[in-house]
Amino acid sequence: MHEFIEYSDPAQQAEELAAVVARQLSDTLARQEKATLAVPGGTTPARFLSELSNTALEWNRVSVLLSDERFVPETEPRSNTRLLKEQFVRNAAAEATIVPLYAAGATPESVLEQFSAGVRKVSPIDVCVLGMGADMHVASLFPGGDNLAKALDVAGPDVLIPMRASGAEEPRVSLTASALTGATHLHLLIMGPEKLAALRHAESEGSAMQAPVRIVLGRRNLTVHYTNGGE
Ligand SMILES: O=C1O[C@H](COP(=O)(O)O)[C@@H](O)[C@H](O)[C@H]1O
Repeated sequence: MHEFIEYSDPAQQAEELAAVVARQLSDTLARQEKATLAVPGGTTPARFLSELSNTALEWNRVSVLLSDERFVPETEPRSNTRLLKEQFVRNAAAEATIVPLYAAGATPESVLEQFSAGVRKVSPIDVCVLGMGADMHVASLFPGGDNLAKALDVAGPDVLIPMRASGAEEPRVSLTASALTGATHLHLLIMGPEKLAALRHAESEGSAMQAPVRIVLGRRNLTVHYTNGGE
């Protein structure tokens, strides 16, 4: 069964998750030349990413990729790449290498092969932090997504997949279940009672087609990091 940790507030959640992730990356770098970190987009991880960016580590040996990207220009507030650049690839972490999941003017399909090759080069992921929507999506694996069945194949050959879904405002690319669940360390970062209720629901019933977060639930290498919110 996965571990569940509740924090008193978002500041404590961000600090403690950043410390764990940094320690896991540092342990990885003690064993191998390079390490790969995957992080979520959306609204929840900003504080954690900012905290992690201030942590001392040999970031020039770390590749960082998003769990998924929304196909909007980097100038848009919804761009996950923008979040990554603004909150993480700066301070101590300025030397981390971003694995791109977005190109201006492209479609998910037109860059899929090129970006998949980039993801494969840094696979398997050493530390993977995921967010979750209240609809129980992780990365851009949305209930009802057009490529969901293929994306959920944990033994499948694909690492990246285009995704369109009514719950997603724009076309996406997402790491697949096989890429995500191949990570050595998994973390799920959630905030607020609505997401806790969604997590409890996903834990208790349904399939991964209905609740894609189930691809990671129950795994012994998963830790859920929860705070109710507030300061
Ligand atoms: O669309 C997305 O949603 C999830 C959750 O985002 P949040 O804003 O509710 O924190 C996120 O994990 C994913 O990376 C993002 O693209």
